[in-house]
Amino acid sequence: MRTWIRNGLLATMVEGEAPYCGDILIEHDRIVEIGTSVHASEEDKVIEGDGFAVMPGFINAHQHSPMSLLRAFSDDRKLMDWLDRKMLPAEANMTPEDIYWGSMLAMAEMIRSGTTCFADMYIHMDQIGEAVKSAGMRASLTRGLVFLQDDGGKRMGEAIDLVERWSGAADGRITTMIGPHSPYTCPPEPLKETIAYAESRKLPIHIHLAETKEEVVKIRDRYGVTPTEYLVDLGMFDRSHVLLAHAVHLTRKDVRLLHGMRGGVAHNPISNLKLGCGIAPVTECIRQGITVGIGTDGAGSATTLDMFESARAAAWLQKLDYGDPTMLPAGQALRMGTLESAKLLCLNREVGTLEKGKKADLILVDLRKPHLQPNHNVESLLAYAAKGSDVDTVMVDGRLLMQGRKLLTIDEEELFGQVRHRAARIVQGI
Ligand SMILES: N[C@@H](CCSC[C@H]1O[C@@H](n2cnc3c(=O)[nH]cnc32)[C@H](O)[C@@H]1O)C(=O)O
Ligand SMILES: [Zn+2]
Repeated sequence: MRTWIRNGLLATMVEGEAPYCGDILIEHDRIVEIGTSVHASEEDKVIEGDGFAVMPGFINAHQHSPMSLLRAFSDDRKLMDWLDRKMLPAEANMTPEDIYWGSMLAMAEMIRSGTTCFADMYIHMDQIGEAVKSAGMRASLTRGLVFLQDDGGKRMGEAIDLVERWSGAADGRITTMIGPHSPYTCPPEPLKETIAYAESRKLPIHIHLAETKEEVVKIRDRYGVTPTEYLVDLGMFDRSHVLLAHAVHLTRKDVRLLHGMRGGVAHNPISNLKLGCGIAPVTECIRQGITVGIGTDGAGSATTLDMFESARAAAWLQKLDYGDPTMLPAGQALRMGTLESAKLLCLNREVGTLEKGKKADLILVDLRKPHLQPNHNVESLLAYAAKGSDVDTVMVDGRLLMQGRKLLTIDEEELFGQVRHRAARIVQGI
């Protein structure tokens, strides 16, 4: 059976295409027709689009989904203090089942706020894979690798295991990357090994980079170079596609060094704002031809996974940084949260825009709200006024995950019960 989205205001995110009123026809998992005169029939299942903006689902380019269990547990602290004293001890208390429910909590929030796909870096990845399967989202999964203890081999084994067992799983909705955590948690030798493995399997790399000034000082003290130079010198960018999370503290030379890289930067404006990290040089990166997508980071730091807020914050920060309201306009902010993020996840041939032949990963945003009226410019409304709670319908791979704000794949009552007792146990004594 086909699904016919009728009379929606289509914000396709295709470069240069203005939003227009039209229809989308979906067969199985793909968009088979889109435009002003699709060949729909009476048997098609109709989704009424009148009054709704239809856009590709947001793609959250950097996440630690189970950290939703640590939401609001430790705020208003310095990053290293937060990580070492609060997050890592709490993570050590998490069982595989906790990871499953924490990830499910993140997915309930993501679906409710219009995100259809995310890049995740964490531990106990089998449980995250199972949660993704069950919730119906699309995800790129990475086992985060910290090489500060002497069990690096075991961790690397888990990372390889994830790649071998989960690449292409859940009807192709799951892809994988290799995830050395950061320059400051990965010494040269194990980092070289991860690069060599990524090259041999043609896998993308997902890594944190230059998130804080402290990181820059630490890496300079240890190796005499910037965090970016450290990765460049080890050959990380020679052959691999690399997803760089944060990239806040880059020198001009660093940005030039990244010119021509495969992959790009996942900008996490809310996490950077809240942790006081700084303003990432997004405009300079884009001028150097570097792809910049948007992520939230985990809810443990960002507190919220609403990509509308993150896209808006990305635009605001560039305007503020340059003292110029023409910087990072509305349409570009939305494209960064969809198509550009898709490029970072190596998924832009399949998702990121509404186009014939692409996967049907899309959302309907209800415009019949005071804060979304009148409609002079729908991209402006979506970027500057819409909230995750305005999302009415979410489809991934042609399957409805939410309709009329009712989640169709997640039982929230059960979820909240699981989350409550697990969250309390994890943080006990920390
Ligand atoms: N700690 C894991 C490996 C890393 S998974 C991803 C890690 O990123 C950490 N993380 C979350 N947010 C941030 C951030 O903003 N910067 C750096 N690390 C973060 C998070 O606490 C988690 O430990 C192990 O023992 O094997
Ligand atoms: Zn992170």
